[in-house]
Amino acid sequence: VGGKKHKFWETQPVGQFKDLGDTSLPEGPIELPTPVSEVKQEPYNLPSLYEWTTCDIDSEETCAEVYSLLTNNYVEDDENMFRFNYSKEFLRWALRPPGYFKSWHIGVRVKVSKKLVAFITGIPAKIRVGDVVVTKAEINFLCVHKKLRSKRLAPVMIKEVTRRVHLENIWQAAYTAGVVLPTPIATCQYWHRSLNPKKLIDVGFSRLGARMTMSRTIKLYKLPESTVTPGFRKMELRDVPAVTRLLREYLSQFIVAPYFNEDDVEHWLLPTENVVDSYLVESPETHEITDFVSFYTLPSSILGNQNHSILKAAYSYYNVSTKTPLLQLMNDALIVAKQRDYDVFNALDIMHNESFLKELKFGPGDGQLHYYLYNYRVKHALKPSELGLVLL
Ligand SMILES: CCCCCCCCCCCCCC(=O)CSCCNC(=O)CCNC(=O)[C@H](O)C(C)(C)COP(=O)(O)OP(=O)(O)OC[C@H]1O[C@@H](n2cnc3c(N)ncnc32)[C@H](O)[C@@H]1OP(=O)(O)O
Ligand SMILES: CN(C)Cc1n[nH]c2ccc(-c3ccc(F)cc3OCCn3ccnc3)cc12
Repeated sequence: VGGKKHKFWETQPVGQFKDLGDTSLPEGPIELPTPVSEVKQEPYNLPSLYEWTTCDIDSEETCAEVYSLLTNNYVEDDENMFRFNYSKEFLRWALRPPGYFKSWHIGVRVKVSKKLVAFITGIPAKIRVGDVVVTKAEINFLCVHKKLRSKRLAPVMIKEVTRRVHLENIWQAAYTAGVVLPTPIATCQYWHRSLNPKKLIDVGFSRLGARMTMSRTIKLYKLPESTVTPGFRKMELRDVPAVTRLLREYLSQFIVAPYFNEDDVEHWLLPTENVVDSYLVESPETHEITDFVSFYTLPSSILGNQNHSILKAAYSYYNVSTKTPLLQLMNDALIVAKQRDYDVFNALDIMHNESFLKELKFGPGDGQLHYYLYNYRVKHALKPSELGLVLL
């Protein structure tokens, strides 16, 4: 009845708004796989001025083109004050996990000028939904140049990445977005913890609280100079087996979560300069690894501010607490982030994050992040605390 018309999404194997509440529909794949030989072999048609291109992210030149397209045309906050500024080394990390396909790094160029004007990516990932582990495509970095918006290019990009994923005999996908589409499996809130309140207020990210002075605000967010947990140290290559065991056990409690093996853990969680930081707690007595905390580095460009052009943000990634209280573990992460000159530490209210957000002085963000599955129906929407999956 009534409701927004999703001309494209109503044609796709995703939960449809009209089906909400119909509990007769089974959990699981919506459409069955077809033989790979029957998948459309040639790319979808683009408007005649444009051509498909596969972006070789290893190439410095192509990576720079992708970086530039995203830096100028990717996601902005609702007030268009900030835009994500994924670095080139971050993009190489995000797009080249174990088993990745170059053919899933898809661009659109203007035929004449060869200018890159659109992008979409997929990476393979084993994701468990309930007790079913399925290799899915994680779709990300969908971007159409600002000058080419509202021309229905996005549906073509989505159909093309779907086709290329089908060619690898993969039939499900996972993605997140700040916009509401048919149909979220979960809707999360994001929270921000000020580390550099003066800069955040200067650039308009935060506002001075009522009856608060700047010096009082700086004092409110002050953190100790050093971490407090005994045995807290950076993760190293030798820790991969133990961290894999710790993380797999911990993530098994959530309804949707990645199914990481050691190669995945080495790729996604071994510290990479300026991209991802991970720390663990090694018991000084037993040398057992009991806890883990990680965050990734995703700056945002500050649009239209004279004094600052970049907001240095850390995003909570995967955290495991078995001995050290999560509150203390996360506070140590805040301390490290402050030491490393981050302006803000962000977190979603997923996993057990709810338990520390308010106490560690996170403030609620101004939007939501919706989680989606493609060609997989879940019987009930999940609570954020049932989600154990972080997409970049
Ligand atoms: C088995 C494998 C399956 C793999 C595929 C799985 C699915 C993967 C899905 C992709 C996951 C990406 C995840 C991801 O990257 C993380 S979400 C970030 C998306 N990117 C941005 O927000 C960057 C700035 N915006 C843009 O570049 C454009 O506005 C985009 C390109 C977003 C839309 O370009 P446009 O010029 O503004 O719009 P039209 O071309 O005229 O198209 C309008 C249609 O696009 C639908 N739309 C709008 N935003 C969307 C979004 N974020 N997801 C999905 N659909 C989105 C919209 O509802 C409408 O369809 P409807 O008429 O049915 O409502
Ligand atoms: C997840 N990944 C797919 C990128 C992505 N796409 N769409 C989004 C909408 C919100 C968030 C998000 C997630 C966690 C968080 F703490 C803050 C966030 O956005 C703040 C608002 N903002 C947007 C740009 N600059 C600031 C990410 C995304």
